[in-house]
Amino acid sequence: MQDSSSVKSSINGLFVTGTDTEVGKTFVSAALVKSLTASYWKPVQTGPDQDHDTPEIQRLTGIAERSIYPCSYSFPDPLSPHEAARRVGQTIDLSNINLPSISEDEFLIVEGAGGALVPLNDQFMMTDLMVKVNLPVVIVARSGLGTINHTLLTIEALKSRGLTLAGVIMNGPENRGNREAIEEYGTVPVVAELPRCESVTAESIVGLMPRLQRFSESLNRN
Ligand SMILES: Nc1ncnc2c1ncn2[C@@H]1O[C@H](COP(=O)(O)OP(=O)(O)OP(=O)(O)O)[C@@H](O)[C@H]1O
Ligand SMILES: C[C@H](N)[C@H](N)CCCCCC(=O)O
Ligand SMILES: [Mg+2]
Repeated sequence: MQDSSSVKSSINGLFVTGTDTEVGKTFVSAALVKSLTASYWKPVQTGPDQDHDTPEIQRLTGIAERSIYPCSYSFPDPLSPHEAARRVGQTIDLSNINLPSISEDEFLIVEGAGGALVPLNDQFMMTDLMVKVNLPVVIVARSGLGTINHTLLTIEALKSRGLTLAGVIMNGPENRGNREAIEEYGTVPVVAELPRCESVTAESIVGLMPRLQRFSESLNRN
């Protein structure tokens, strides 16, 4: 196990994971890219081209081409990476997934696929990629009923691997009780609460920026 508190990553950035797939990792990543003036990388993508996260980030942020790094692996079936790779006769090799070299003043948002314990192959899970890139991890959690259990399980999985937690971002209608329970039982701060948007557009992402300002300031990216 790697003690990430003592080994600083070679770059500045955050790894965005979630308590599940479809929980809002790309939505939150777009808000973080915008608020932190960051670059974006989705190392492992599964699903058809029209559902890819990278073009969605471009649509929502208007980020320059040069600030988007190519996926290391992409598979057409909308499945867990280990299975999507197997369907096309491939195996994901963790040694082929390497942080892009970015400039000193650049900040990188890395988005996982699915949740923390999604398998990449018979040996490694998404958490092993988090350990490898060694960036502080943000957990995207739903705000509603059921989120306490999912979020605490995710926190436990990350802490037990020595990963540094930057905080939880709650996505959906504000729920003070759930926020307080996550902070108390998970001993991790909820760094932002993002509301449900009627439509997800570049304008709605800009509208979220004030909610991420304090978090951005804590990362010295304001
Ligand atoms: N706060 C929100 N308001 C409105 N729509 C949202 C919000 N958060 C997420 N969505 C929508 O919910 C869907 C799932 O969100 P998103 O694609 O961000 O999930 P994900 O966790 O990135 O999924 P994956 O595991 O496939 O990467 C998308 O259509 C997204 O636009
Ligand atoms: C296809 C989907 N949108 C993601 N790209 C992959 C989600 C994998 C989830 C695996 C699981 O936890 O069962
Ligand atoms: Mg996504």
